[in-house]
Amino acid sequence: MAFTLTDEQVGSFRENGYLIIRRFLEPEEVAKLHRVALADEAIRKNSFDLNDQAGKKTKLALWFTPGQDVYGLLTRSERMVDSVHKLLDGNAPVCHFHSKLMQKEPRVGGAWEWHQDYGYWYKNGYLFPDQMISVMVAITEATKENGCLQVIKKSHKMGRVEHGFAGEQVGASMQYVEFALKTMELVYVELKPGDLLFFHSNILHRSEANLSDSPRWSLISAYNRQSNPPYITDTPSSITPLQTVPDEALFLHDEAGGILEGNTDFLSVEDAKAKS
Ligand SMILES: O=C(O)CCC(=O)C(=O)O
Ligand SMILES: [Fe+2]
Repeated sequence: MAFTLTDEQVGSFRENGYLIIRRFLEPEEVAKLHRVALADEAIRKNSFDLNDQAGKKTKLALWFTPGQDVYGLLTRSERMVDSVHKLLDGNAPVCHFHSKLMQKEPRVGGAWEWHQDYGYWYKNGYLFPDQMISVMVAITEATKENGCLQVIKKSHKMGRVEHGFAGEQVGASMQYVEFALKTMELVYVELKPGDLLFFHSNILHRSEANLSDSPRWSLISAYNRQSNPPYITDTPSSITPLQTVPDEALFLHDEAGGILEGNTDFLSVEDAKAKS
């Protein structure tokens, strides 16, 4: 039976602003993603460091259009796109805004300040936060010790909170974060490899530095509906309907090709530096 979200799961996402799916990927599938992440030349060449306020670094690679590689096949898979379609407001086709391979290394992996993803995306001129979502897939285990994601349950109901600069990152107003923490529950999202987290674009989240001996690698993909164009920036991927692929494609794909450089529109290391 193909994977499909139940009404109860959709209801839980609407109420809490996030939804965890255990074993969204089979162990074989996530092992494949991990091997490619470690070995792929295009990922290595296109990865850059982002500093947190304490100078600890998270390495990441970001691309816009999903391709034929294992990451592209995951982000375009029917189980993924159908789930996103159920969770987003509206009916227009689902589009892929961007994906990021987050590589939070032992002892050096930096923190992320409290923020809403829509806190950034609003500045690109996207009007509708309910038509935007982030999806985290754990490539390695994410625990409290290695700096897993933390969310403030139901905080998406606050709407957009003011954001300003916090070091090289953009963070939410700490005054409002403190009000939120007084009112709602803080949840540590611990994930095993292959587990997935859907989270609303307005949920407040952060992560602490990775002070442990184990890496914390994850893929974070952001989706948008075609009916929600950015009026300020030019991001064609975010309004181009996705070509879905069958769920088996990831399992069947020969990983040796990796991510083809030249075919994948990575955010360049130079552009990333210019923005930060
Ligand atoms: O992976 C993390 O620790 C958080 C990253 C995040 O929230 C983001 O990139 O927007
Ligand atoms: Fe985020």
